Amino acid sequence: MARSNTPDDIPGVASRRAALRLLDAVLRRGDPLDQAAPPVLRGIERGADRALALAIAQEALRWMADLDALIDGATRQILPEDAKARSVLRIMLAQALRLDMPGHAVVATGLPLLMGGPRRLAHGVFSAVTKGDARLPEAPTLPPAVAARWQAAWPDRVDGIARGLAEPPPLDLTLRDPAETAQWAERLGGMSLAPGHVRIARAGAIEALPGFAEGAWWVQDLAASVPARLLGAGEGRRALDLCAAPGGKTLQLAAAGWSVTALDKSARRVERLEDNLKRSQLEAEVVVADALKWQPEVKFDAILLDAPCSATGTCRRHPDVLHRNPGIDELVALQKAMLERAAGWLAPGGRLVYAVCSLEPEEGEAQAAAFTGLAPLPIGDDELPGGLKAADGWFRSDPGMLADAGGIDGFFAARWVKG
Ligand SMILES: C[S@@+](CC[C@H](N)C(=O)[O-])C[C@H]1O[C@@H](n2cnc3c(N)ncnc32)[C@H](O)[C@@H]1O
Repeated sequence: MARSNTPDDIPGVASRRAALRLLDAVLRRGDPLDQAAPPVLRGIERGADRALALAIAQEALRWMADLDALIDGATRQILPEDAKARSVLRIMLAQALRLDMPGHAVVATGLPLLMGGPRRLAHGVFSAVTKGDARLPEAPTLPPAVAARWQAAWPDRVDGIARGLAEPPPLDLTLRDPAETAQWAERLGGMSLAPGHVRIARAGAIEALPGFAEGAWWVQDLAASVPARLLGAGEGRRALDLCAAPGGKTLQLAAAGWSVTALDKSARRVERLEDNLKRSQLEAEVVVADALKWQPEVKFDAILLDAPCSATGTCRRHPDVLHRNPGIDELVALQKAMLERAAGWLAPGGRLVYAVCSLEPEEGEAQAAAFTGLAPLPIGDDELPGGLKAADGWFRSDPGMLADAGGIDGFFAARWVKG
């Protein structure tokens, strides 16, 4: 019996439908894109099609306010915020204006998503926008809630942060052996902003790059590599990596000679940590436990608390964070409780680094300022990569920094010592 054709039989429609479902998962259900992607992309056979679906969703989320303004400028009656036609137009325009896809291909793969719906309207809006001289601005317009928060927190930085958000970032790698920085930079065709760091242009399959299989490096934004750097060489002493999975900082600490206990509550994420340890041939004691209940049997010479946070500092790579309610108050309470517990687990002279990949001062500067349980150990400019400067003895980066070198994620770190 002949099978009737469905829109997904048209080449390219399945990846656009996946992009639409990803957008929906973020905007309606509030899911992180990373979490939504595996089930949505599972049915798509080719890696290139999966990557395309993800790239479309990311660009639609990165530029959503500006895409919406173009859509609204081309419709007589404003489409409701949650109309399917608006979402389809967002992904169509993201392809045309951000991913340089030819208009006919965008139309052929986009309109079938509106089977039985306002296809004529969508076609008309798409044509009006792309055939006119409509352009996206130099920097994405931030969603109103984010713009209000960052305008209040960083009045002098917010424009630079938005400009830093315009493009997906390059790929940063942390090397297992910092002594090999120059060799790996040359071999991978990259540049380095610090010992043990190599930055390369966005690559296709990471697994295919030289050095991946033998664990010579792991993917880690330059900013995310700073907290472990602030603890220095371990020389066999004990370090606790609290909230460790998937393990970028555990690997750094183990590679720097610390005897590491890596703890995380999520068994699923800990599996990834274990895979990463295996691949990089590094060792750590791995514990699956809740940091708010667990009690160590020994004290530690160093503790790195990379606390759960809004992750708004990673908005270049994860533009979905701009569209989710970060729930900052609950996160601040959790971080505070973890910080206070961790402080009690330090040996005399031991150091604690608190870090968050957040652009929200409540999770960073205000959290650190309110913590009085240990003596501050200010961070110096000479400890920071890329010529970044410490701020009041703390590390603060944002996506507007190091613009000429490809930018950096937003991060905060503070350090204390037990007397
Ligand atoms: C920012 S991520 C950690 C990233 C990690 N340090 C790295 O460099 O790869 C925060 C982690 O905190 C973990 N987490 C959240 N609540 C926790 C809790 N109560 N106890 C332990 N881990 C927790 C999450 O599972 C998540 O893996």
